Amino acid sequence: MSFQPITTEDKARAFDELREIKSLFASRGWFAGTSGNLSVRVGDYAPEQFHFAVTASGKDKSKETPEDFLFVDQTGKPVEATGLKPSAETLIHCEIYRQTGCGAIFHVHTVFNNLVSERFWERRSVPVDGVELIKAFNIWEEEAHIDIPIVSNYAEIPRIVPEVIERLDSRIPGILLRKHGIYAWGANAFEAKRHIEAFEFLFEYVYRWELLNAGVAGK
Ligand SMILES: CSC[C@@H](O)[C@@H](O)C(=O)COP(=O)(O)O
Ligand SMILES: [Zn+2]
Repeated sequence: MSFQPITTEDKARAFDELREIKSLFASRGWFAGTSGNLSVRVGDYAPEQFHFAVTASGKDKSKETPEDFLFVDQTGKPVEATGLKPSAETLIHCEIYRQTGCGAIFHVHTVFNNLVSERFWERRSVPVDGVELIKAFNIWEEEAHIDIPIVSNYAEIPRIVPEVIERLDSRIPGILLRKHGIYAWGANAFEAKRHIEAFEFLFEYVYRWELLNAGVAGK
């Protein structure tokens, strides 16, 4: 396959998409303490060769600056001269692109995604039963049951990658890192946004449902 060079317009579009999502998610408090990262793939794709725009590491993601994003290749290395460091979790993005061929990946830390990842850690997945928003994942069965995978949260990111590969479920466009956050992806930024919003809705639902049942059981 011959790869077309990425145009200036492609790059500008990717940065615009990331800027818009970053500002929206920041307004929801989804980037507490510089946490979270975002990426959008650009140009042609083969599992062994692709490029994506990713958030720079350690930035206050509620602020807009000229140094918020950079381009990297399939190994997570910057493709242009830059003083910026890609997200510390870029290798997870690389692997999700490689495994799924998706077009955008968003990662956020929220209290609900952290709580449910710990509540269901022993079963290594969060069960969700029959909630309408499961349809956001293009799962249209009535009373669908899904299990959202949870993997270990090692300090060294390369150690997390094999578990991510092992636990990816082609039906479920997301994976939880234990007491860390969610990675959600989609064919493009629009779909990845729909997916991460649906996951966060479901995590809050599961959390409240567990609490409600604990309260009833305690009476
Ligand atoms: C500051 S806590 C969050 C980080 O450890 C990490 O998990 C994270 O999501 C953000 O890292 P970053 O390198 O800015 O992409
Ligand atoms: Zn993180």
